[in-house]
Amino acid sequence: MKIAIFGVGLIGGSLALCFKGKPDVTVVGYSNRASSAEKYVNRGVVDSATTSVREAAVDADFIFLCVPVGKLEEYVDELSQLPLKPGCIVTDVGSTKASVALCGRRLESQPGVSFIGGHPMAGSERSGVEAASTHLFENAFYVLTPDASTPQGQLDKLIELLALTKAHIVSVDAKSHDEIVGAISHLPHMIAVALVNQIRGYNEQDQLYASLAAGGFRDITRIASGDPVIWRDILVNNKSVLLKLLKDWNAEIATFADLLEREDGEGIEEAFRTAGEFRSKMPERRKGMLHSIYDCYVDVPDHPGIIGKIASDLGKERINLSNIHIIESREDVPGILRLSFRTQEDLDQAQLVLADAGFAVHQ
Ligand SMILES: NC(=O)c1ccc[n+]([C@@H]2O[C@H](COP(=O)([O-])OP(=O)(O)OC[C@H]3O[C@@H](n4cnc5c(N)ncnc54)[C@H](O)[C@@H]3O)[C@@H](O)[C@H]2O)c1
Ligand SMILES: O=C(O)C(=O)C[C@]1(C(=O)O)C=C[C@@H](O)C=C1
Repeated sequence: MKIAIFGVGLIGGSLALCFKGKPDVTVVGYSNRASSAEKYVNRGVVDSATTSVREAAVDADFIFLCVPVGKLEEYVDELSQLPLKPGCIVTDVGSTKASVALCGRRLESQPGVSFIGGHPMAGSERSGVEAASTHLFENAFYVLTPDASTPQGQLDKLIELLALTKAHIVSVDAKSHDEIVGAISHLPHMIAVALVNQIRGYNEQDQLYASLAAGGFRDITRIASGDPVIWRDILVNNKSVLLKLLKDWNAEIATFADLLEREDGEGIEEAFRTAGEFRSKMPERRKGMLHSIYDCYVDVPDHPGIIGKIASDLGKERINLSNIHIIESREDVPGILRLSFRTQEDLDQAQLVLADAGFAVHQ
């Protein structure tokens, strides 16, 4: 089976890593730049790479378009000029789905060829093949946007392949996808960028702004570091949905200003209460590259070697730790470590081992 990946960056590279090395699978990367194609191979992310669309595509069983949203149509058009392999499934990973669902239909004039839009709901603010990870999609949702004309057999084939990502596959219609993802992903990115730029302006007058910015600012603004070209394309593509969402956002913020203006303490409390309740009921962020659903928290005294001790206590019991994150570490103040595991069994065992070693462990 040949899988061609167009654009081997964060998402394309992570998919390639999920597929490469599986029995009878060959993964070919395509780049429009020879130096990038060479890099994909040197990093061992793909089996081979080419700068020829034709060479990558004509005998492929699956083609994943993992380029910026603004380039999708161009590649769909180029592929529609080629004789693709009958039965070939072309899919994409773009963060918007309505426009590509429309242009993808152009591919279906070829016998047996299907276009099925896709969007893994996992990622990060990092970009490029250097940021790719085999585990990026684990337990994340992976949205597919088949429509009435999509042959069930072709959809099943794609779902079977995507099982290698360990993501949960869901089907959603393209228009609803853009509305929902606009609200839970694109709007937050705009807000984060606007907030950082607001503070950047103040900081030009007084650099204490950046110095004092702590966890709260970092948590709400991590995504402001997303790739500018990737996000330019997403926002422009989903313009009509986003303009409506920004209107609602302005109304939401105006309500806050009004509460403050009237010193309506009860109203402010209520706003935090309802937000906190809703947030705590949201499904725990599925495990991706940065977060695990199998997490526990350990209070740690601030003295040298403590992280090493935790890692070696777990290592001795052959418990696989997938991530350690220091949540708080200040001089003379106990810190908190978040430990992530890949399985519930590892988490359960780790909690026992660490409790036996005298650590305060909680979930
Ligand atoms: N970043 C995320 O969190 C995330 C999550 C899900 C989906 N997506 C979507 O995935 C796609 C890729 O995003 P990414 O985050 O992997 O970005 P990225 O920058 O890491 O990867 C994009 C890749 O496409 C290549 N590329 C750019 N222009 C090209 C062109 N004209 N021809 C061929 N290759 C080209 C780049 O060299 C790079 O390898 C986008 O459509 C994005 O909307 C992103
Ligand atoms: O976690 C992040 O940094 C992301 O930006 C991932 C994220 C998101 O907003 O959740 C971003 C874009 C996608 O298309 C899907 C997921």
